Amino acid sequence: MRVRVKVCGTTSVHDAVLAAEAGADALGFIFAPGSKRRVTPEVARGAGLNVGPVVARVGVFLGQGLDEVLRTAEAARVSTVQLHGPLSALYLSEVARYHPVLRVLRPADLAEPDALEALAQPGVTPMLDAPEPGGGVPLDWAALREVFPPGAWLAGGLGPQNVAQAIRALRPAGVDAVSRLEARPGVKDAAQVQAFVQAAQGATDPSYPQ
Ligand SMILES: O=C(O)c1ccccc1N[C@@H]1O[C@H](COP(=O)(O)O)[C@@H](O)[C@H]1O
Repeated sequence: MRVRVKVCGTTSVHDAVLAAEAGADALGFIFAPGSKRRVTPEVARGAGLNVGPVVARVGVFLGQGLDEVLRTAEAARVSTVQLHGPLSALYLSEVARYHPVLRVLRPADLAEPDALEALAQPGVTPMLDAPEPGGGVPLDWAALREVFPPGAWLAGGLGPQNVAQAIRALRPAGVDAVSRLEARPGVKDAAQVQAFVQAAQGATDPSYPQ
């Protein structure tokens, strides 16, 4: 199956259309407090209306209450919810009652014996990311090779120059990036977005440059 590509940190209609036209499968809208890329639900909803019926819209949350997550996801009309930070199994299953979930884990979490068990419910997909989300720091792919969960997505310091290598190393179901695709925080660099999508899509094509 081909790898899915998510372009995160969308803050405008312009950047949503740019990523969709580049071939992204999903756009991320960050609602986490304190993020340099935080958007309002209204902006996310407006941007999502401009990318047609197929591109997924992912609402990104960190350490927010269940009510806030569900209300924001509804107001923004996102199609998936991405959850960072510590949360209970009950919280996760409540969100998963209403939305497909990308549940973000850090590499250290994989050492916990029941880390993946808690995620084994319909509609929940694990995503591996760096401890500092949105920090542009790549994970140690070689160290993850034996433990990377089948079907999981990968984030953390991915960009046009390294995404193909990461895909070949770990075979994630999807890849996600933000900071290496920006001209400045919250504003996309068109060339980087296009090159990222192209490199990810070409990674498993034998004719693509190694
Ligand atoms: O980018 C942010 O500001 C952010 C804030 C809070 C939670 C998640 C955030 N971004 C997520 O970080 C990863 C990858 O970032 P990067 O490519 O390493 O810069 C991605 O999942 C974003 O959704």
